[in-house]
Amino acid sequence: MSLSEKLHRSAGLVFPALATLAALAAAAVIDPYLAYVATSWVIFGLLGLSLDLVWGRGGLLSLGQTAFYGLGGYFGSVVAINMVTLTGNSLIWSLPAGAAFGALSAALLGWIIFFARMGPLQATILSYTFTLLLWSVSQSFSMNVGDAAIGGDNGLSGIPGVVVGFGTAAEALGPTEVFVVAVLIAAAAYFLCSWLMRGTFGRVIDCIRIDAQKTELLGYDVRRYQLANFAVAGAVAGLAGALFGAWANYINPTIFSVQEAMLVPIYVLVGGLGTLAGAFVGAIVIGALSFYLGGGAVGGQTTLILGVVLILLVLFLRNGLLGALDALWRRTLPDHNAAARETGSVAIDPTVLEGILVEATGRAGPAKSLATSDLYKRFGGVIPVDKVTREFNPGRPYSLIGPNGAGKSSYLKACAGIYQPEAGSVLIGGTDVTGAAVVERARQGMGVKNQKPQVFGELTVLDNLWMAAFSRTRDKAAAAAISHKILSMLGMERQAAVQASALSHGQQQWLDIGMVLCLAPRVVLLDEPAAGMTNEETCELSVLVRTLARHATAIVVEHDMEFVRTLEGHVTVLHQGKVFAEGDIAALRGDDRVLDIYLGRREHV
Ligand SMILES: Nc1ncnc2c1ncn2[C@@H]1O[C@H](COP(=O)(O)OP(=O)(O)OP(=O)(O)O)[C@@H](O)[C@H]1O
Repeated sequence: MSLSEKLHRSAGLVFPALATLAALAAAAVIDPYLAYVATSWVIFGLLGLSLDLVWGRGGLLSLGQTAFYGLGGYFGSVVAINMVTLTGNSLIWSLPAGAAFGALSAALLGWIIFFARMGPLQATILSYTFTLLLWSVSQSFSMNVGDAAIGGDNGLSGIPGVVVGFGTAAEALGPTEVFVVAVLIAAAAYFLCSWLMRGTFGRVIDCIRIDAQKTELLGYDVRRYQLANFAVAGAVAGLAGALFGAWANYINPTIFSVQEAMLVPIYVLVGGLGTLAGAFVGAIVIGALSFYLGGGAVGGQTTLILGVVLILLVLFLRNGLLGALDALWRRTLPDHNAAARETGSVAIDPTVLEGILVEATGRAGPAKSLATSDLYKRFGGVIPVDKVTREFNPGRPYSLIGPNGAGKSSYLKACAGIYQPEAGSVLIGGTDVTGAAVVERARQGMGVKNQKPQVFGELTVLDNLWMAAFSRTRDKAAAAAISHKILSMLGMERQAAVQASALSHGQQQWLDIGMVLCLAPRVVLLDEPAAGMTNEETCELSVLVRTLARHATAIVVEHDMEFVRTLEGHVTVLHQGKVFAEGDIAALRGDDRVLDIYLGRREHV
């Protein structure tokens, strides 16, 4: 890896560290009023960071970050007012209190959003409603908590500023020192979040943003990860709110206003969605433009400036400032995606595959059967799965065939838990999983490849395999060893560093199949795996499926009759959601009734 590539990889650490040092150095020269105003930009940057975690990384546009910010601000400030009289210091109590309250309120709202499985639009609207609700309630909410007096519309005043030391020795800091403290707190929060998002947690969050269903099919508990990310972001917002209280010495309900809520996404978009550091860049750019051109920190022209900045952004810099810089930098780096075009034909070595499958059995236990009893699924008037009772065991592969719309994919999805059946049952290795979530079935050993290849396009080929292997092993080194083995078995070593989105459809099919193998599945469901493959590749796939079926229960949905023939397995014909015929492919091919349903005739049906 070249020096430029190494620097690019660590840019999210190196440049923010340099920016922190620059801000600290600037504190020595800027005038106190600018330091005072710039502190608010740093606080808004923290708020933007909180949104970028859930939106840029998690994929959910939350308009509730100002709610957690406001709640953290109020709660932290109430704690500050009371603790300052006891200890002489306030910030060291208010910051953790604000962060904890922000995290808790985010966890509560997140629980409703994620466990009710809300769609992204619903979640955005709910988070916005939550902010409006707080805005409305806080207007008339009056309460005395110890020395703190929350006075509805009048807000909460008398919030202690930033002091150093304790008791009578505590000294209030001036605007420049407060700026330094704010920069240090923001830097600490940024590097912590950055560390979290660079690790396995962040990788899973990225996968969820790209394809939540696939992430769950790999065995990751998507809702828990989403909830944890939302709570972390709530903590960052609450921290920002408590810092704001100490900076302004005053908080009122405008903190929950529509204008505040809409500013945060703008900071993130201007800086660069998903970059984390961009939130600070956006807040500083917007803040500085308002300050220098718009008539002061909260100048009257701020809205006009925001409008112009947004229009320019949409027209010229869709990925924000950092996004644009990143794109320019990437142009100078070696193009690993070029390797996607070096298509060597796949050659599955049955001995190597056998070794991998034996090892998988060693790790995951013996193959499991799959059984459905009277499985029934309907969509309005369409019944794609109509009381299907079948049992599948390891040994020979099973093929499900039938004309378009026969219900083959729906049956697999009902087995995988993607569709919840209205009646009947699904058993994996004798365990009833009918009501179990997708992730639970994955943990029972089910590996699923849906009709359309599902790969994480923004991740490299090797990382896609690693994510699957890690889900099963929860051990980084073991996951690396397994993913390398499967990569080499698929003959895709040269594509290891290629982004999955750059692969051809056929290569994505192989990668998706590779990911399923990384799971060491005990039951495998493959929906049209041969689609988009060359004839040679289809032959290799046949070798793979036949070998796999000796170590796990393997069920394949396929239209390619020649492929089905080479599988030499048991064939089930589905028609209108029901099992129509069964047997081996030669007999079924000669069956006039089967021909009729394919040709849409009624002669023998
Ligand atoms: N999520 C859904 N909502 C509504 N209808 C659905 C849904 N999924 C499947 N269907 C309907 O169920 C029927 C069976 O579809 P399914 O995709 O299972 O058939 P298939 O045999 O796999 O077809 P193909 O070979 O074309 O993929 C179709 O009429 C389809 O429109």
